[in-house]
Amino acid sequence: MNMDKTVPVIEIHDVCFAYDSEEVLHNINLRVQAGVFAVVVGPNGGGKTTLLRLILGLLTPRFGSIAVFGRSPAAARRLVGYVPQALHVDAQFPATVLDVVLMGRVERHRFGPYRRADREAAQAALAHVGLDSYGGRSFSALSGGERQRVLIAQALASEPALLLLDEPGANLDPESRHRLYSLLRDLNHRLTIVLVSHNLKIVEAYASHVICVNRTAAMHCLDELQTSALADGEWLRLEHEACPVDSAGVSCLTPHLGEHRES
Ligand SMILES: Nc1ncnc2c1ncn2[C@@H]1O[C@H](COP(=O)(O)OP(=O)(O)OP(=O)(O)O)[C@@H](O)[C@H]1O
Repeated sequence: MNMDKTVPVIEIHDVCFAYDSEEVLHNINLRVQAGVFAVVVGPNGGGKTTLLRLILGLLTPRFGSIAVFGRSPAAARRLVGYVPQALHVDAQFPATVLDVVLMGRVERHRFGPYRRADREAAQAALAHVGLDSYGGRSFSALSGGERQRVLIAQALASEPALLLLDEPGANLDPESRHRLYSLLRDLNHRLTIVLVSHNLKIVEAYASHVICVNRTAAMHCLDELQTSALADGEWLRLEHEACPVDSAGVSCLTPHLGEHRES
């Protein structure tokens, strides 16, 4: 698939979405250009995961349109790597690390046995996340941080141009989290990255943009924002008075601590 670099990676126009009668996302307009490292922030239930699932084509908007690399999300699926919330991955899955990473090739290669090119791509993806010697290990025997890196390798094995991650640092200790985000920063030299995080430190340290989501959404370049530490020093607050998500009367950046959240 040839890609025109002037075409936005993600372009969302007037999108509304509801699971049932209640709208979860209303009138979303976003444009993400190539090379962006965007962190999606907002309160629990604000619609962050729903937004990622719409971009992936797993959900369909009720109104509006979504283009990924200028195509429908379904048509662009091969160019998008997705790392779901760790909570949604069965850690007891009886497979080797290489098996898990090879699943990232399924979109490219739906029928028949994996080919040599698939194995080479999977091995290269493992090397990229620093786990080259882990291919034969049992996935279920890995630590949380190692599993998270394997899931990133799985997404990389599909050779994506856009990487979507849902709270990749949740449940990791500070050192593993730092390693993970350093890896993502390296990957951002060749990939566009959009990730959900409740940790606003990530925004300040790694992001080029922040996308505030709370039923509606607004995207800001980090240069527009001022960051300031909250009293406990653990969380940062982003000052962005012009944010329509904020001015709707709900603070899109209120930290919501939960047991599985990054801290
Ligand atoms: N499959 C579903 N069916 C019905 N409602 C859903 C479904 N998935 C999510 N919702 C609802 O949609 C809203 C947005 O959920 P979503 O998971 O997108 O929020 P989020 O911002 O990612 O939240 P969190 O920070 O807690 O992960 C919530 O009210 C949630 O209960």
